[in-house]
This record gives sequence, C-alpha cells and structure tokens, in this order.
Amino acid sequence: MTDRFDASAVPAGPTSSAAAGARDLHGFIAGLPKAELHVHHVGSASPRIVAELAARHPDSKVPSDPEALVDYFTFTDFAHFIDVYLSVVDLIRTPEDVRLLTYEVARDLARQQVRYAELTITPFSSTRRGIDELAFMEAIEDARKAAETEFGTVLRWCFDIPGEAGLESAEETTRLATTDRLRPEGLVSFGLGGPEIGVPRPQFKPYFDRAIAAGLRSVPHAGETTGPETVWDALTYLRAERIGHGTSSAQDEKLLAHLAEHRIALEVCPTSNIATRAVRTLDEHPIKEFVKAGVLVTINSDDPPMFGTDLDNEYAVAARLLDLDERGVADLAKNAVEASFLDDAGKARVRGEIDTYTAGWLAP
Ligand SMILES: Nc1ncnc2c1ncn2[C@@H]1O[C@H](CCC(=O)c2cccc(C(=O)O)c2)[C@@H](O)[C@H]1O
Ligand SMILES: [Zn+2]
Repeated sequence: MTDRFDASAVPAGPTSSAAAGARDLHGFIAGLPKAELHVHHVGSASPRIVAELAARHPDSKVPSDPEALVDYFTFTDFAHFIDVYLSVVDLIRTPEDVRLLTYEVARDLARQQVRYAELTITPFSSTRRGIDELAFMEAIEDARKAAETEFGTVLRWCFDIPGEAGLESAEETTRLATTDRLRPEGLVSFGLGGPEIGVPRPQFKPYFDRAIAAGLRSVPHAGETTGPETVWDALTYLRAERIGHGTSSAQDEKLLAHLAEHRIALEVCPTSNIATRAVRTLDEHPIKEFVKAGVLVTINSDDPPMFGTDLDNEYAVAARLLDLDERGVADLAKNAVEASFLDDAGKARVRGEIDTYTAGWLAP
C-alpha cells in the first residue's frame, strides 16, 4: 500500500487539538469545490469497474476480485506500473466500455466536489486495439454531456501521445486530435505520457506544433522519472504551458525561477510519485521547494485507484507537507482554477464557489 496520509489515523483524544484540527481539515477538503488537471482516464477506473471488466474478460491477467487489486496495484518501479496500466487498458474493448468508464470516472470526481476536470485520454491505445475511432469519440462525448447534466461536473479532454509506443502513436494521436470530423468538442489540450527514459521529448516537436496550430494547449509529462533537462526540453520543443509532474525541476534553481516567472504550473501528484517510486518518501517530495520558489503548484491525483488515493487525499497530503490551514488549502484549489483551460467566466465561477465555501466554513 502507498504512504497514504490519513488524518483520521492521528491519535485522537480529549487533549489532541491537532488531531481535531486535522479531522476538520479533512471535512473542509471534502466539501471544497475543486479543479483536477492531471488525472488519467483508464488510470481512474475504480476497483469495482476494473473487477467487473476483468470478470467479463477472463483471458486477462487482471484480478476480478476487488480485494486482490490492492496487491496487483503495488508497483516495484515505474516500468512495472506501466505494465500493469496496460493490462487494464487491455480490458477496455468496446465503445460501451469507454462510455461506462468515462461516466463512472465523472461520478467519482463529482463525489469529491470536483467542478472541472481535464481528463488525460490516450486514444491511440484504444484505436490500435480495434475500437472504432468515431465510436470512441462519441462514447467520451456522450459521457461528458451526461456528467455535466447529471453531476454538474464539467469535463474536458487532453489527448496524450504514449511516447514509448513510438512516432506512429504520435502521428495517430495528432490525427485524431486535429481532424475536424473526429476531434471531440471537449478536447482542449495535447500531452505526452508514459516512460521518459529513452523517449526524448524533442522528437515530438512536429506533432505538438500541429496540435498547437489547431488550437490545443501543450501539457506534456516531464521530469517525472528523468532530470530537469527533460522539463527544459518540454518547454523549449513542446512549448509546454503546464508540466505533468515536473518533480525533478527542484534540482535546477534556474528552471524553478523560469517556471515561476512564466506562471508555468506544475501538476503535482504526490502519492503517485511514491507509488511509482519516482520519489522515495512523501517527506522527500519537493513540493515545498516549488512553493518556496514561487512556482504555481496544482494538486492532482494522476491514477487514483491504482495508487490507493483520491483528490481529497492528495489535498490532505499537500496540506500536511506544506503545513497549510483551510485558507492555504483553498489557495491551492484556486491555483488549479488559474492554471486550468477554463474560460474566464468559468474560472470566475469556480473561484467564487471556493471563496463562498471557505468563508462559510470559517464563519464563527
Ligand atoms: N504517472 C504517469 N506517468 C506517465 N504516464 C502515465 C502515468 N499514469 C498514466 N500514464 C499513462 O500511461 C500511458 C503509457 C502507455 C504506454 O507507454 C504505451 C507503450 C506502448 C504501447 C502502448 C499501447 O497502448 O499499446 C502504450 C501514457 O500515455 C499515459 O497516459
Ligand atoms: Zn500522469
């Protein structure tokens, strides 16, 4: 199991005001309106959905018992994580699987008061496995519209290139993202995911150029499993407007100053970094250095059920690491709104909800 911060595990007693405070902060976080900017589609499948799909496809190595998934989702390193991730990708075989997954992910987000989420989807992984491209787009759009009507959660898409699958995957992802007939209405950004070692960022420049020319925003993963030079490459070649993880940026003061000056947000996912062993322990996580350097830090969950976490827990972890009270946590939530690709009216709406909620919570 991952190093999960559970405030309710703090010993409580009549004299333990710290424990009571931690519990209150949990309550505050649970009701806080939030934006989630870095969460993967397949990586958000709940244990119930994964188990249900695994039972439907007995040829898969994924356990069909939700309890057994805890062990299955314990990773020895980043490569092992990607291996397991792809075994879950293999379970998504029909447009109806895609629709159900997307709708259920939205339900889980809504439950955590997520008002707006940019969901990272890897369409190449589905189309190469035989799902019809148009049916795929219709499935995610159908779920997006239902989620907005039924849960009030606004979903937007980031299509990412699974870099290790080569330039064929880059070409296909770019085609799916920029062809008018296919491009879904909810698509706002273009990303790059998977392992970084042996997958240099500069080779993806022509694809990002095409996506940016088509109006998409650039949000590659970088500096998750390699050094700060990968973050520089993402900025220089891929014109990144936000960085997925960017953990190793802490090793380069000039880079931190550059990120701060240009308001390039980091999508920080603390528990993910421990679960994939990108960072050794939560206490060694560089989030504090980012804040100290003035970088715009956003809090995200990445692949929550696979890492035994959710967005609320990530906020609780961040509050502990940064020693934040309610106002500090609300500021983090507002960072995500600022760094999001919502329009100005949408940003003002969610920001207003955060302020109203916080004022109500803190009122005597
Ligand atoms: N923490 C993360 N950091 C980085 N990425 C993460 C993270 N979490 C989830 N991902 C996702 O993993 C995918 C990787 C898929 C991949 O590498 C691959 C390689 C070869 C073939 C195929 C295929 O589909 O046939 C896929 C990425 O596109 C990304 O969306
Ligand atoms: Zn990610």
